[in-house]
Amino acid sequence: MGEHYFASRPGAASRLRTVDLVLPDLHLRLETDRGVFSPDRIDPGTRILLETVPAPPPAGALLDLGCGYGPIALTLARRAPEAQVYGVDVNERALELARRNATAAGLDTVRFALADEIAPELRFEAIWSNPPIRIGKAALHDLLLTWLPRLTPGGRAHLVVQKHLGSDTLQRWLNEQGFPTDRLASRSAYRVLAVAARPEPTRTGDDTA
Ligand SMILES: C[S@@+](CC[C@H](N)C(=O)[O-])C[C@H]1O[C@@H](n2cnc3c(N)ncnc32)[C@H](O)[C@@H]1O
Repeated sequence: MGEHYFASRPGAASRLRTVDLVLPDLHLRLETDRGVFSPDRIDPGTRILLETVPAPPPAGALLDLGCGYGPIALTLARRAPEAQVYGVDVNERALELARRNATAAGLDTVRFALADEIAPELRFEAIWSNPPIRIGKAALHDLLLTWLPRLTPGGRAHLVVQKHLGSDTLQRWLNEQGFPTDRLASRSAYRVLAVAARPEPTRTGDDTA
């Protein structure tokens, strides 16, 4: 079996290639390599996410969680040029490709980084992700419980998940965790989930007593 795509330092010898991300509003040529997710084509789930999610908030901080070589983060940056876009990943080869792809696209302000390089107090207006389902349910839940609480009040996350990899179960679990979650789109075998920030607990009692 091949090496999984979420190794921090993939061992596979480099073999660079390019893929084209063509959407109605943009065209990006992206460099990819062995040892990263979907190196030979834009993943169909990623494409569906980028085709179905409404425009991101125009300003503030936006996050691509599990950015790979950068297709989602760079699309966010094109669609919201005033926003500060972040992409995080564990795969350093993917992060290096994403940085090079940002430079080639003239989108150098996008910050591609490991999770612990992002200031912990930073809050995101939107999180877009094709999440790493293959890391297993417990690790995925930990990952989502690390980042979703960092949505601003009123912020929204959009996640694309294959139905047979558990999109319905994930939707249910997110609701149980207090993140109101709806299915935004359903196309081929993919579901796009819209996840709202957890409502702030309402204050009760009288502080003046
Ligand atoms: C399904 S891929 C999506 C990649 C890219 N966004 C795309 O659309 O092509 C999920 C990504 O999550 C990354 N990943 C795995 N575990 C992670 C973690 N704990 N924190 C951040 N990213 C992680 C993987 O390395 C992989 O690049």
